[in-house]
Amino acid sequence: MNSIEANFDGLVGPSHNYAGLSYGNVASKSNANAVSNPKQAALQGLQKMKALSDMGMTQGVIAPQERPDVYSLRKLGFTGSDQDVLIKASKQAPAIFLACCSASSMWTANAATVSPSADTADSKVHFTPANLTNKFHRAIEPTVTGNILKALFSDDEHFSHHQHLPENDHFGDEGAANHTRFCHNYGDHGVELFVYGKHAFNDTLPAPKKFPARQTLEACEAVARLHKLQEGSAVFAQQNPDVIDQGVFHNDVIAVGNKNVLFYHEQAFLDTSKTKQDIGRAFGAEPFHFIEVPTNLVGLQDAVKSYLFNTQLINLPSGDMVIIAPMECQENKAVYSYLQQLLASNTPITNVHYFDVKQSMQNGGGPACLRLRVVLNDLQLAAVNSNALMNDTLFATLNTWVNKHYRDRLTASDLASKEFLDESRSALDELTQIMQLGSVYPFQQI
Ligand SMILES: NCCC[C@H](NC(=O)CCC(=O)O)C(=O)O
Repeated sequence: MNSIEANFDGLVGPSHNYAGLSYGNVASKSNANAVSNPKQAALQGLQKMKALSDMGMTQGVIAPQERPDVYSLRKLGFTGSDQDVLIKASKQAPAIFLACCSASSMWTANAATVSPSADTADSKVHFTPANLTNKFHRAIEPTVTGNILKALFSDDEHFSHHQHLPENDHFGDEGAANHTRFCHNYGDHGVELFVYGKHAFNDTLPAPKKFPARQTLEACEAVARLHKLQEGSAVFAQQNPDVIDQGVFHNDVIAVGNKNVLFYHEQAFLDTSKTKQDIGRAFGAEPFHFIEVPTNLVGLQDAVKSYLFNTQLINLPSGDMVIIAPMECQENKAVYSYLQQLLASNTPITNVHYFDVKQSMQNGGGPACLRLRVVLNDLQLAAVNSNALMNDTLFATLNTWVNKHYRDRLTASDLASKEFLDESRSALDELTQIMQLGSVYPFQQI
């Protein structure tokens, strides 16, 4: 049976804004309080999805979450009507209020960890929503993420959904941003690489000193157990703590893998040779390509600014392996010349396509952050909610929907208004009909 790797991108929500919420994420902090353009952000995301679909890729859409999140604010003691809650919170606790308004669920690489059925003991595709405990604005995502994933992958003959890990820093889990899979063909048994920032239960081991490690080894191991990964097929590697301290808040800011390729920066891992050995041993005899980018060609700051590694490494139906990169990689001299050199050298990567996802980039989210990879065989693909799969019609419908509901300018003060809340809810209500999701949002369940 044929298997493909689908990309499910997060549709940017109507509240997309720059609130500087992510300590350790340089772009988020440096764009704090900038005026955002949610309409442009959503349209940029849709363009990328459509382009991949036009390349013959299976492309899915994951709906955004309901924001402002009045329910979280109520849990924190703000009372009255929804309007009262928003006004009180924005005045009395503006930082908490903003955290409850983020459109951060757009970065679906952090929505969940997904293991294809070829890797799991029960031959089901396993999903564990990420608990995202390290940042409050993200820690309020996993329950609705789980609802949305169940609405897209509902058939329990094929799909197994787990509860997110315990909501505690010891089990900090950021999902697929710290997970990549290697295989020969997508339907073959693969090797899953889990990358962590620290050991939660042993504080004598190396850990970053300045910025937080958002993922723990113990969380990775728990996900591997839940997903019933077969013996020897999970590899665990520690991220270099020094690069976390320089703004590499997820492994997908410094490494990306696909099939038999790992494309990574020289400084990505704490112990590179062990990581390579472990992957090589688990992968077996077939050739594996470690494409290491040396610091003398691309410095760490250039890698973080351009998001060279937050690229999607995909196999087109023709079999060609190509990079989907943000425009920032074309604009950065060192990175662009490295990419030209890469294309001229003898690796499986044959081309680079550049996309404008600047609205997301300004919050530290590149092309790879915007997508969740899901390997599916023909039967599993047939069981996916087809209203979430990109095609000409869905593209046109979602463009019309964005143009109808989204603002092209949003500041923090707009977020507290009742008009904005009503606007967002009516947009999402219409979206659940377009995508036939049922009542996934709390405002639809009351
Ligand atoms: N995978 C990319 C995630 C980017 C995300 N940025 C943010 O949440 C910034 C939001 C703001 O600052 O408004 C994060 O750091 O988790």
